[in-house]
Amino acid sequence: MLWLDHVSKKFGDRSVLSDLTFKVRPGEVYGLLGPNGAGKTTTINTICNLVKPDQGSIRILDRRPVSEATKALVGIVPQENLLYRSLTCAENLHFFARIYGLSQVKRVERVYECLKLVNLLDRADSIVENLSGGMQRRLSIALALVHQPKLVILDEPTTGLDIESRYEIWDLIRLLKTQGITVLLTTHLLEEAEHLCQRIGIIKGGKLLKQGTLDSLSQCISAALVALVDTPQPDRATARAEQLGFPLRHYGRDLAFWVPQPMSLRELLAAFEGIELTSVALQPVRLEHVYLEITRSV
Ligand SMILES: Nc1ncnc2c1ncn2[C@@H]1O[C@H](COP(=O)(O)OP(=O)(O)OP(=O)(O)O)[C@@H](O)[C@H]1O
Repeated sequence: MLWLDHVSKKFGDRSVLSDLTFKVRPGEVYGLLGPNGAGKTTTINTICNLVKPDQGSIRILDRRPVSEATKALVGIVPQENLLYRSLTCAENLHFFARIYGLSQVKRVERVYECLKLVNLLDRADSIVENLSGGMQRRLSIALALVHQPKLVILDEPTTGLDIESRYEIWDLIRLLKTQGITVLLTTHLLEEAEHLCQRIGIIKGGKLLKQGTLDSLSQCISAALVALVDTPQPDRATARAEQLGFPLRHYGRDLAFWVPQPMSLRELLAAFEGIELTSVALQPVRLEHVYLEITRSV
C-alpha cells in the first residue's frame, strides 16, 4: 500500500530523515512511534507530497511515485484540526468534498456517510466551535475520509483528548480497519499503539530503529516478565537480582527487574526472601519496556 524506500531529508545541515525504509501493508494499522522531533510529521509530509525527500522514493498503491495525483489516494488527519469553526459539520464536509472534485450527488451521499461513520449525524447542522474536542477530532477524521482514500494518515489523533473521547477515536480507527482502509498512525501513546496497531515502527533521529508486530518487538528484550519493585533496601534488592541473573532497569522512578523465565508472584517473593519489599508488581512485557530499550540504546 505504502512503501518508503531509503528516504532521506535534510533541513539546512540538519538531517531529519535518514535512510528511512518501511512498508505499510494493505488493510493494516501501522503505528509510527518516536520521541518529539523523531521525524514523524516530516515523514507524513513526504508521503503527502508536502515535503520533497532529498533521496529515496515513496510509492503508494500500485507503486505509483508520490505526486499531486496520489494525493487523492491519501486522507490526512493533522495534529491540529483544520476546520472552519464558524461553519457547520455538514458545511465543512461539503467544502472539502468540493475541493476533491466530488459531484453534487456524490457530495450529498458522502457527507451523510461520513457523518454517520464518525457518529455525528445528529450534529450535522451544529457549528464546529460549539462541538467538544472529541467531536471536532471525529469531524476532522470525517474530512479525511470524504473522498474515499485508500490510506488514512492520523498524526497523533488522540493527543489532548479526554479518556472517553480517546476510546471513541480508537473505536473509529478499528471501524476503518474493518472497512479495509489502511491506516498509518503516529502516536506518543504506547498504549494506543498496543491496542490498535498490527505492526509498529520505532523511529528516532529520523532513523527507523526497529519494526514488527508487538510480539516480535517483545522478543527484543530477554524477559518473560517485568517485576516492578518498591523497596527501602534497593541496594540489597539489586544485589539479589544480580545473583538471580535478573537485569536491572529504571522506568521513571520505578526500580524494575527483567525476569527471564515465567514465574509466579509467590516464587518471586521467595527469591527475594529476607529483603523488605513494600510492593511488587509482576507485569508482562509491554511495548513501553521495548520502546524504552530501543530508543535509549541510540
Ligand atoms: N520546515 C522545517 N525546517 C527546519 N526544520 C524542521 C522543519 N520541519 C521539521 N523540522 C525539524 O525536524 C525535526 C523533526 O520534526 P518532526 O516534526 O518531523 O518530528 P516529530 O517526530 O513529528 O515530532 P513531534 O512528536 O514533536 O511532533 C525537528 O527537529 C524539527 O524541528
